[in-house]
Amino acid sequence: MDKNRIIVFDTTLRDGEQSPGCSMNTEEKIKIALQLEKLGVDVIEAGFAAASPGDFDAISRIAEQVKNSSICSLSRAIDNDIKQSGLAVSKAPLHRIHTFIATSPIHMKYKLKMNEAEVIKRAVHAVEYARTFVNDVEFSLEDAGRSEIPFMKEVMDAVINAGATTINLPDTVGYRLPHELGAMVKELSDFAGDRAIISVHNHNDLGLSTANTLAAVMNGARQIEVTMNGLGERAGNSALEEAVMAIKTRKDAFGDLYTNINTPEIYPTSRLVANITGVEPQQNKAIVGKNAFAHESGIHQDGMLKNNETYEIMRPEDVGVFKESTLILGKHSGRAAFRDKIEHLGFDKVSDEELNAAFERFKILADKKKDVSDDDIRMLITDEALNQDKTYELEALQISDCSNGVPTAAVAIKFQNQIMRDAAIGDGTMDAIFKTIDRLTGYNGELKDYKVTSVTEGKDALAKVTTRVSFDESSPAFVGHGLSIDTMLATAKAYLSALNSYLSQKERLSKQTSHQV
Ligand SMILES: CC(=O)SCCNC(=O)CCNC(=O)[C@H](O)C(C)(C)COP(=O)(O)OP(=O)(O)OC[C@H]1O[C@@H](n2cnc3c(N)ncnc32)[C@H](O)[C@@H]1OP(=O)(O)O
Ligand SMILES: CC(C)C(=O)C(=O)O
Ligand SMILES: [Mg+2]
Repeated sequence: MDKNRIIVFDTTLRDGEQSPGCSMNTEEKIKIALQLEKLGVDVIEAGFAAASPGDFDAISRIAEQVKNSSICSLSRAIDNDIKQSGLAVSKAPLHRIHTFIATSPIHMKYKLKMNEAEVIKRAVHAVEYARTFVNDVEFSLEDAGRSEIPFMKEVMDAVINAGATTINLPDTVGYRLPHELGAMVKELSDFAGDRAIISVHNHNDLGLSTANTLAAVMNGARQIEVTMNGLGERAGNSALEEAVMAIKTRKDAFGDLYTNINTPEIYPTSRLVANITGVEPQQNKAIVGKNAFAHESGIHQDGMLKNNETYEIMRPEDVGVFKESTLILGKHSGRAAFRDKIEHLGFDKVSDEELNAAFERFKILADKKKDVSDDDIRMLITDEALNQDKTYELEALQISDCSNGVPTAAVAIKFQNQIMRDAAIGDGTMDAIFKTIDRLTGYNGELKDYKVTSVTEGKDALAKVTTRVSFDESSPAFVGHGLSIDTMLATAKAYLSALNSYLSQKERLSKQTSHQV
């Protein structure tokens, strides 16, 4: 392998999904995986196959569809976990199993209740077993950041001899300072030599994850594990966009090191992940935050007008920000201009069906809203792509809620080409809507999370509602998305969208089970 190439291993769909409130359904994971492939990531960690049937299903379907990135699944050093990972990734042209066990004294003593010899034995067996499924096996020494170097060397020797091809050194709790992490990586990558690729996986508990990832690269790591928008357990993981753009922008510091990331796809990927998870990057987030390329003060604006480089070290277009087309869309625009616009916004894989549906919705929006912004269009397309399951469709909603009155909702839903109507009262308007939908569909959803954000500014902004709803105790909560100028309409759509996702996943899993019987 080229010694200057940094392998980008994206774990948005696994560690990123471990962010509270970020769980995604299969269709959403597939959308993100296809976009990550377009972004040019080398390895996509698509999930933890043994965690749930839904995770297994998502990894297997991603493995069937992604061709150019390697598909990976995480597993404890436990045979069944490894077997599930092996089966889930088997259909991908490029695939990997990632297995791990903790090596720090605190994890071994209190969590695993194993001594060093037992940990090594489990690690070796896990790698050998994983090699019976795939040739590409990554082994992680969990909590490497708090592990002892001599013991790590013993583990590394053993698992490399057992067939591990990549050794990952996670700073699981974000403990190390950059100079310490750099020194650890230097010693262990010198130790591994050409026998394995050294990887790092840094958490952001002290806000140091990107600094640590870069220190590791400077000291011999040739794989970085990152997530889009820095999502991940607790304070998150090292952000893909930050590490990649630092290496690209500071060639003077990184020399010939490079990644294969197609950087203009960074912003579209960030938007897709934010829209799907409902978790927006903070406004001042590097590279992808709303303010990352905004200039507020007079002296800066003056400088920018004279020469962009006075206040910008990267060109926004290099990360896909402001890929504006010159066509202004309004109520008189046609399909050709609409397609041109969405291609400029980076959506080149939109089917004719999705385009037509989004175009119809665009026309309705353009009638109500003076300026249809790029963000509005981006949301219409994403929303259409996310709501392909249309078992139940909202036809009409009427609500009444006056102070001291009785909040009431009347709802009409299309199901199997029939329109069903009902009305109910509730403890508030939202409650009345959900109760009516439950009565019409026969399901009893429990709302776990509800978020509303406005897509653009102004009184006529589109409202984007994200719900997480649980429909039975044995499955996780399902995410639903709704988009409308009217917040309550968006709410009803988001609730139905979560129900549609739940039903389609249930149907797919029951087909798989009857297939296996
Ligand atoms: C640092 C990380 O991000 S690690 C990845 C985190 N991701 C996840 O946990 C994925 C989601 N997890 C799950 O769905 C569940 O935890 C499962 C299905 C994996 C396991 O569920 P359960 O069998 O109920 O176990 P539970 O989660 O309660 O406890 C974990 C067990 O695995 C053991 N374990 C933890 N890591 C490892 C490992 N790498 N190898 C072997 N065993 C391990 C723990 O010691 C504990 O064992 P014990 O029950 O004998 O004490
Ligand atoms: C499983 C490993 C790689 C992990 O996520 C961590 O240690 O943080
Ligand atoms: Mg992690």
